[in-house]
Amino acid sequence: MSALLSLRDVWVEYGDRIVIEKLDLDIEAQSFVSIVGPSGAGKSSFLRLILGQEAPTRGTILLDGEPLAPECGPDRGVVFQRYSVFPHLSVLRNTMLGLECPRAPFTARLFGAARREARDEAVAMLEAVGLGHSLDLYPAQMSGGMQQRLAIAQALVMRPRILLLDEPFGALDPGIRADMHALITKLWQDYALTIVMVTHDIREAFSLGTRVLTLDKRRHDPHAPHRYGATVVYDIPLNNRADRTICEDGGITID
Ligand SMILES: Nc1ncnc2c1ncn2[C@@H]1O[C@H](COP(=O)(O)OP(=O)(O)OP(=O)(O)O)[C@@H](O)[C@H]1O
Repeated sequence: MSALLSLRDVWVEYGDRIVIEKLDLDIEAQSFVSIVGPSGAGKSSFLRLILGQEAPTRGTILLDGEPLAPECGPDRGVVFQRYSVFPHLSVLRNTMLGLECPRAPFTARLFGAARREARDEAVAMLEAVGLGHSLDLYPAQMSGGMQQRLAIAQALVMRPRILLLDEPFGALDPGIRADMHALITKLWQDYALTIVMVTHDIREAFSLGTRVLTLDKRRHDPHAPHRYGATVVYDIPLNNRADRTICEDGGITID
């Protein structure tokens, strides 16, 4: 399988502080890559690189063999730990907005057949994440889990090539987390997604991922702690991903 995303000799430096050094990595299409590592290792910086919020100070990043566009386009969707939905818009409007902005850049409002088409796409996505009966609710009327479902729908309705998840389930209760694990697994399979997820939960990393990457420093100079950056120190393929099934109660079993 060819690499969807390739990083070649990528460095991130802030002044004389090296955060990421010499990162060489290929991410295959339709893989589910979990990123773990100690706090401050550069996991969020790594996601910002892929998102295009930050440019590497050295090195190249290729998406489908082409240099990554400097700003985030519809090819990359992201879900953060804290709910990133618009509080003044209903569930349906929150989901339609992403479709309306590029199709009607000046008004962010579609009319007639174009609006009906966007509405149908948004409703289908909201049904896929389990919010089909909540179209008219506002975020303040929803639980944390429901708001994360909405954030996932917002990202996926744009049909991204890569879905980036930055601790998406970190703020949720354990029961809701299990539901969300089952949901993201189903969406990953149904939509043939490529997912890169940062998490502090090792169990989550291994139970969801097809591959687990650990970002950490290989070398440490106690006299100059900023001299060395993090890179991939462990790269663990998990070939048994297909053996996992989603239970009816929403949990995931690992054979
Ligand atoms: N704009 C910036 N300027 C200077 N240093 C920065 C900047 N952004 C991040 N850093 C530093 O880069 C390092 C990596 O930060 P990053 O947030 O990527 O780590 P992380 O692995 O995601 O941490 P955590 O697990 O705690 O969220 C940290 O030491 C941070 O202080």
